[in-house]
Amino acid sequence: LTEDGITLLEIKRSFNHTKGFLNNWRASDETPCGWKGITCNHNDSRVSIINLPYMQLGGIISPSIGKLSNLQRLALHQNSLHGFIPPEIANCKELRSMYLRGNYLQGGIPPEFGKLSYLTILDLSSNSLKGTIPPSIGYLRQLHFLNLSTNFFSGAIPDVGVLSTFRKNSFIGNLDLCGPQIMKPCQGSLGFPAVLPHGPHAESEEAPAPTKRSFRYLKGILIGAMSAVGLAIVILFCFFGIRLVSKKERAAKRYNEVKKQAAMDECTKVVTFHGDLPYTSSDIVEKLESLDVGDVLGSGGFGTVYKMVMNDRTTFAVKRIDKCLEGSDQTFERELEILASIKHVNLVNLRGYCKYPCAKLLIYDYLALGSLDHFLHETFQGKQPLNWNNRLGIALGSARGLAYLHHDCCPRIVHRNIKSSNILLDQNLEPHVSDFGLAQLLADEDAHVTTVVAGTFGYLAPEYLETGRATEKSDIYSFGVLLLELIAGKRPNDSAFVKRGLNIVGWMNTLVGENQIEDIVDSECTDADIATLEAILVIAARCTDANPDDRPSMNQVFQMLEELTSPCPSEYYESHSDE
Ligand SMILES: Nc1ncnc2c1ncn2[C@@H]1O[C@H](COP(=O)(O)OP(=O)(O)OP(=O)(O)O)[C@@H](O)[C@H]1O
Repeated sequence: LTEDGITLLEIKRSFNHTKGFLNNWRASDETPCGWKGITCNHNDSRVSIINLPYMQLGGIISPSIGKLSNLQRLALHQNSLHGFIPPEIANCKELRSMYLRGNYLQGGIPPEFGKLSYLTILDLSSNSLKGTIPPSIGYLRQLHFLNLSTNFFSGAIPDVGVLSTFRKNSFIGNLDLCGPQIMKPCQGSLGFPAVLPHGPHAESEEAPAPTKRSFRYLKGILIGAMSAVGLAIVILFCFFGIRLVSKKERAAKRYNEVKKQAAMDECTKVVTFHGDLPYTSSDIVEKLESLDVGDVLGSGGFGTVYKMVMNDRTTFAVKRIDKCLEGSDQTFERELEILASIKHVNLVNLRGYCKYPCAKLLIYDYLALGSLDHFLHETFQGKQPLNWNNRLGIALGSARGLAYLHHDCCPRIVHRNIKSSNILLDQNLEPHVSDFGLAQLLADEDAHVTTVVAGTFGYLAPEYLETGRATEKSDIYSFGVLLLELIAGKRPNDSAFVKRGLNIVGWMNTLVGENQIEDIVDSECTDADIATLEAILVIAARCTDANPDDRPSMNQVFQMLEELTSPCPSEYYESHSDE
């Protein structure tokens, strides 16, 4: 077997499951050129393409990939890969396109990527990537497609080279990014815009020709000099201004400070998890203190949710739990911290927490389109009906988030309260599961148990209702109900079934039995196709099986939905050979 073949076998070993898709990758072959997803150069049989999207591959991308020095295309999108992107990929100097979208990759973008001077396409969207975007990406002169959307990138998008040319769509869904590309100014510590041109030095060996940049550079120096003069004037002004401030104004200032301090005292503690809230405690407290009825987004079993807009226009959702919880605050905070460490594109991100004597405020990412319950069942201005593909996308994303809670978190998390008001939608209709872990955390709150049962009645598995014990299988049942709600556009307690003494599951079974499955689909959803509908109904029926042991696992549900919603890998490649 050739060296490239041996390297591919190393890569295969790091995929901890391949679901048998790579069975024809065998050490006994002479070359890897006939292997699934592999293409070689004609002349030297070196591997030039790895094309394995939608293969349900798990595990990590092996650093050995860097040994494939002739690799031109790497397509591993829509798999279940974890771990860091190995910087060794940058040794594949011939690489033209890299698709790693839709995995669970963590860590940041290796700055070494600046060496991939032929790279034209870089798609890292929908992962769990963090950190800042390295300026070296700007020096990839050939790059004409960049998608970093729906990750957790933060900081200023470097305004250098080609990075200055990409716009909002390349970066959408990263709450903490700023920069002219997305028209969100970055604030420096003095409140001045902090996105200054970055120097090219040491960032990349392959920096582009200097002409345009030197001009940009000069401009940078000029702006810098002008800012410095401006700063000096402001400082002078402040100095004299402060001296001239009248006694009365100083008294007013003192009064404001005392008020702020009082607010701080009342909110005994502000905790920001993982540096996820780049504001001072007093800024946060000030905003929390100013929330009132006009800011209410909704309320549920745990309390009221408010919309909180910071001075830089970044928006958060604040959940106010009005309970003096028994038990130690330390345990509560430790458990909250664990919840806050769970980061996934389809889960709502918990960023911070503020403790009052008889209330706890949890600060979450704000999801602009609100809950699926609201979107499906309420009428509001500018409402667009959800089409079939939107509904399938929401089902798939929600299943992905839940599968992460059930299978990838340690310890595993049973949601306990899956329902459409706990599926929140962002601007792209991407679903984010909310409230996970909270039911567990507040379990001994009698009031909450009652409200969960009241508000969630139609979603609860029969054995959960009977025993009060939630398990992964009772979550699966609730997910099955959610699937039915999505396709039928009817709440589980819709009067249409309740009048007939049925719940949504019984109603579905009746219509399936009478061969009237078209009647299940929401009349607003005119583009549903029968084949997918039949398959979804099978999944929903399996999830809502009366016997918990016969229900599939959340990973299986996700995979079934993924097979339904993604084109078959080989067809996909033929019709989208270069996206
Ligand atoms: N992060 C968020 N972004 C935007 N809106 C939110 C967010 N969190 C909650 N909301 C809104 O607030 C409403 C109330 O949420 P909450 O989670 O308190 O109640 P619920 O989901 O209806 O019930 P339960 O407490 O039983 O889960 C939601 O339906 C949603 O419209």
